[in-house]
Order: sequence, then structure tokens, then C-alpha cells
Amino acid sequence: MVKICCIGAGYVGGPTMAVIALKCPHIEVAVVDISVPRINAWNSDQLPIYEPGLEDIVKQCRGKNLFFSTDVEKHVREADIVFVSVNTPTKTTGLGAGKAADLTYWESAARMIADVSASDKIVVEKSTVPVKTAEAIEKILMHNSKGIKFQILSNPEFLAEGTAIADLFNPDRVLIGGRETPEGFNAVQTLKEVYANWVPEDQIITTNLWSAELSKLAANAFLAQRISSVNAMSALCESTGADVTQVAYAVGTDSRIGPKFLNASVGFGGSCFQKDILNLVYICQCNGLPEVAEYWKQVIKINDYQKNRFVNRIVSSMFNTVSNKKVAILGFAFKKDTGDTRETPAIDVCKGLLGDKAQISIYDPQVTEEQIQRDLAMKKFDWDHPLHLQPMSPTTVKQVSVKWDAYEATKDAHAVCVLTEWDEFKSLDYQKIFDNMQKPAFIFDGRNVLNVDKLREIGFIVYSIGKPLDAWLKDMPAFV
Ligand SMILES: NC(=O)c1ccc[n+]([C@@H]2O[C@H](COP(=O)([O-])OP(=O)(O)OC[C@H]3O[C@@H](n4cnc5c(N)ncnc54)[C@H](O)[C@@H]3O)[C@@H](O)[C@H]2O)c1
Ligand SMILES: O=c1ccn([C@@H]2O[C@H](COP(=O)(O)OP(=O)(O)O[C@H]3O[C@H](CO)[C@@H](O)[C@H](O)[C@H]3O)[C@@H](O)[C@H]2O)c(=O)[nH]1
Repeated sequence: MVKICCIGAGYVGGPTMAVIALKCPHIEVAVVDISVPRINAWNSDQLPIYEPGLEDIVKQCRGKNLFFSTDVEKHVREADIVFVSVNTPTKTTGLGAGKAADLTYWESAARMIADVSASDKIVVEKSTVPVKTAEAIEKILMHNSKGIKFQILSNPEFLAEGTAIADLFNPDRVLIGGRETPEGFNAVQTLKEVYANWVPEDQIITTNLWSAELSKLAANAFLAQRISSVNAMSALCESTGADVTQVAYAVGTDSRIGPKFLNASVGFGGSCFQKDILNLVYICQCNGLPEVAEYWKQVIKINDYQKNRFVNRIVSSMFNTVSNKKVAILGFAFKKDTGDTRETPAIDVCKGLLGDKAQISIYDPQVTEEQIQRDLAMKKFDWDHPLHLQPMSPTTVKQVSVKWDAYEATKDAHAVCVLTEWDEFKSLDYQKIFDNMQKPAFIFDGRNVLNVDKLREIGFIVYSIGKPLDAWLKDMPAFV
């Protein structure tokens, strides 16, 4: 029986390996991690991550051909194929701080593989890594090996959170990069055969190592660029009376552009886009391409601008101060159908409002109070380290309260901000919410999911990203 071991039982390692186990009953899959609580959770009824459809698959395979363990060395030693899906955070200190990828966890995983291996192995980069990482990993593995042969493959993951299982079942493509040598081609073929159990062969793309590594960074940069492009247009729409939804629709019907990923928002979040673009910018700089670096950096700058613009709009609309005013936040996760808050725009919006001394009351159906407090107290980029290595926040933010009900969160509030597009926010009883709020009652829709006309009929003053402004907001200049 072929044995696969995946180092890193996170948002990528967990779902990816669960799907491989489901689709390949003849393969034994072990997912290992240094975090004991994470592995305990994978072995319990309360999985460590929320992802629609995941629980059913884990229940079906766990204990049969899918195992979760902290015995990292044992499973690596026994495996034929080792996936590495560990954190690759942005460096916070030293050379490349604030941009470059920190490969500490990757390097320690590679050294451990070299130390414990007693047979030839294929080592697969699943984490998103800088171009040429495979070369460095190869050196670590070869240098330490005792005649053992390692083949390195790059197999970046393209799943999006909230739709991970659907994406894994039916990927647009699977990308495998390898060395262009007979051994490299064999390794690529071996991995291809795993995916071919459920992915049509013409959707399995094979390339050289560097193309696979760079394609992942490029794909995320292109996706994020679309959002920054539509968000840049949203600012112009507000100034001109155009409606960004209409503009995006008109633009997206051009088959060369396409309709997806053109929703204006308070800004993109998530663990990948910012980190991967910063990494791309750094690689461009290191390769003597400052113009290319500057081009991609602009995608992040517009995203920061959009989050600031949103906060400024709230404050300026509310007589230029939110000091001691209660602002209800609906949604804290970086997108719907996930409890993940990594780089969520809600953190920047809340910090901006707290800077203006607001009292904040938050409701999100999937995010706990402990997580929100951690996020608001944590330094930028600290979130992307294994849980037990993250600095603990010494204090909680007192002006923040977390509620388990939208009506409770919005009670007596001066304003409501929608920051995640959870479906349930569309069908709330907004008349009831309005009746229980201070007047004038404001709603700032950062996701364009609410029925603006209906809200205005009720009596709300409404701001929606990139939509024609109502009279109140026009008279209150946003200082952007
Ligand atoms: N989250 C996504 O949607 C997504 C999608 C595609 C690619 N990626 C990339 O995949 C990688 C992992 O992302 P994630 O979201 O799964 O991160 P994560 O933080 O959820 O999981 C990483 C896990 O690796 C473990 N780990 C770290 N070092 C280890 C070691 N030496 N030995 C054993 N375990 C170790 C950590 O404890 C953690 O549980 C990153 O490079 C990310 O950029 C993420
Ligand atoms: O039109 C859009 C689409 C998305 N977003 C926001 O963009 C962020 C990222 O969304 P999404 O890409 O759906 O989720 P991720 O899980 O971050 O997935 C991205 O990042 C992963 C990690 O690299 C890749 O594997 C995926 O292909 C890539 O879509 C979220 O805050 C969304 O709300 C918008 O504001 N407007």
C-alpha cells in the first residue's frame, strides 16, 4: 500500500489529505503536526477548522486510511510521498522583513525529513513558497542524506476557503512541477497517478519546478489584482454617481475579462493574497526588477486604501467622530462560510474605529470572542505561526464586546457595519434592528449584500461600497 504523509494539519493539509484518502482508498494517508491541540481536534467531533462538507469526509475515512498524529517522525519515515504544508509567514524581522517569506518551518521540516528517512522519498511542496525554494530544500535533503534519494516536486494548492471541498473534488487544474530528469519525470508521474483517481488527466498540468512555484504566486496576484481594480473603480463610482455593480457586470460580460472575482468590497483578506504578493514583490526586487515590484505592490496599496476609506467614510458620516458611540460589526471572518480571520479586513476596520474611540460590538456566526480579542491585540503577521508559537496577547481590548446574536450586537448602536457577506445577514429583521438603534441610524455595507432601497424606506442612512451616495453622505465629505 502506498503511504502518504502530510506535515502540517492546517487549512490546506487537513482538507487536501481528507479528499485524497476519500478518493484513493488504496492509499494510507497520515496527517501530522507539531500542534497537539490541533491533532486532538482532528481526532475529535469538533474539527479544528470549519469547512462545508469536510466533517462527513473525515468521519468516513478517519481510522480506515486517514490518520491524524503528532508522531511526525514515524509517519515521515514510513511514507513514500511526503507533502509539506506548513506555515510560510511573512518575515517580521531581519533581511526582507515585512515582505519575504519566512521559511523557518519549511526548513525545519526538510531537516527532519533528511534525518529520519531510511528509504527514497518524493517530497512535495504544498505550501506556497518563493520561486527556487525547491532548490534550497533539495540542498538540505541531499546534504544530509545517507545515500537516500529524494525527488522534490512543487504541487501548489489552489483551493479557496469556504469552498475547499468542492474545489478539491473538482479543481480547475492540478499543477505539478518537477525536475526535467528521468527521476524527476518518474516522480511527477507517481504524483499524477494519485490525482488521476478523480481528476481528468488533461486537467493535470505538469511543468518544471520553477514554473509551478511561480504560477502559484502569479495566480494569487492576478486574483487580488482584479479585486483591487474593482475596488479602485468603486471609489470613482462614489464620486461620479456610477454604480460599481453595474460597471462590474458590464465589464465582466466581455468574455476576455469574465464575470468572476469582480465584487467590490471593504478589501480582500485571508491568509494568502497579501502574504503572497508581498513575497512576489520581494522576489522582483531581489531580481533587480523594481518596476515590476512596484506594479504588484500597488495591489496591496489599493487594498489598504479601501479599508481606510471605509473607516473614514464611517467616521465622517457620523459628524466626524465615533468617540463613545456604539458601532455594531456584523461579520468578522475574512469571507463567508469560514471561521478564519487571518488578515480579515474586519481587523483593520475595528482598529481604525477603536483609534477614534468607538465602542464596538461584534457578531460573527463562526468566530469566537477569544479569537477576535487575539486578532485585535496581535501584531501584523504574528498570526501566521503555529498556534503554540504565537505571542499571547497580554490584555483584552476593553471597548470591544462580542455577541452571539446580531440583534444583541446592534441593540442601542449608532451604526451597523457589514464586514462579511454571511447569507444570514440578508434576511435579518432590519425594521427590528432599526427600532432598537440610536437615531439617526447608519448602515455601512462593506460587502454590498443588503437591500439598500428597503433599508432607506425603513429610515436608515445607508452607505454601500461603490454605490450612488444618499443625500446625507454627499453632504459629509469623506476624508480619503
Ligand atoms: N489557507 C489556504 O486557503 C491556502 C491555500 C493554498 C495554499 N496555502 C498555503 O499552504 C501553506 C499552509 O497554509 P495553511 O492555511 O494550511 O496554514 P495553517 O497554519 O492552517 O497550517 C499549517 C500547520 O503546519 C504546522 N507546522 C508548522 N511547522 C511544522 C513542523 N515543522 N512540523 C509539523 N507541523 C508543522 C502548524 O502547527 C500548522 O498546524 C501556506 O504556505 C499557505 O500559504 C494556503
Ligand atoms: O470578488 C471578490 C472576490 C473575493 N473577495 C475577497 O477576497 C478575499 C479572498 O477570497 P478568496 O480568494 O475567495 O479566498 P481564499 O481562501 O483567500 O483563496 C485565495 O487564496 C488561496 C490561498 O493561496 C488560493 O488557493 C485561492 O485560489 C485564492 O482564491 C476574501 O476576503 C474575499 O471576501 C472580494 O472582495 N471580491
